Amino acid sequence: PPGTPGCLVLCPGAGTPSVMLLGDSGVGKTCFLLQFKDGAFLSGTFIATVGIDFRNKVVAVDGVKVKLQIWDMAGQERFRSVTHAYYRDAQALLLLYDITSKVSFDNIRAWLTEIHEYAQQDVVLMLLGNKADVNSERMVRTEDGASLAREYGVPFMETSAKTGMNVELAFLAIAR
Ligand SMILES: Nc1nc2c(ncn2[C@@H]2O[C@H](COP(=O)(O)OP(=O)(O)OP(=O)(O)O)[C@@H](O)[C@H]2O)c(=O)[nH]1
Repeated sequence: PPGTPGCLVLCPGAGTPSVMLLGDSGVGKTCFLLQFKDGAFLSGTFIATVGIDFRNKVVAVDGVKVKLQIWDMAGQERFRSVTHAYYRDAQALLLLYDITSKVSFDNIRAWLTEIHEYAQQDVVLMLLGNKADVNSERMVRTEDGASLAREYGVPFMETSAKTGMNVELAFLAIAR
């Protein structure tokens, strides 16, 4: 509810709440956003986000309509200096890794260090293990994701931008 620390519901005087998607290039940030926005999955060629992209979506949180502005940040290292400047404007961050990529999981600690350096102190943060639909190529166990999240005191869930599993739930959890 409004007034709660870290709350994203349109509090008086607050601008459009903004959510940022972070994580290595290829973990599925753009697909995650498109699945949430349009309920569709873009398969096939991977087109890396250049710089920053954003979309708006209105969601109903406990019967209250909330407009979320969602920023899709390029995961590639070369865009990092651009994306840093946006961290402080975000009220919530969804940090993604790919459960089929150990590297993307190992890099989560570095992402968290960056977040602590650049984001607002009271930012709402959630860790997401994406691509949970491809269990056959899994490289990161669910328990490992959960224990890393516990270590940093952040909520965690596995998601799939392909099937839509937990996508809406993740946005609703941070919007609440
Ligand atoms: N099977 C499966 N594939 C996915 C999923 N999410 C994304 N992909 C695929 O992974 C690739 C990368 O997805 P993107 O959404 O473009 O990745 P990104 O994190 O936005 O990458 P950058 O824009 O470079 O930061 C694409 O080929 C997608 O089709 C998922 O949940 N399941």
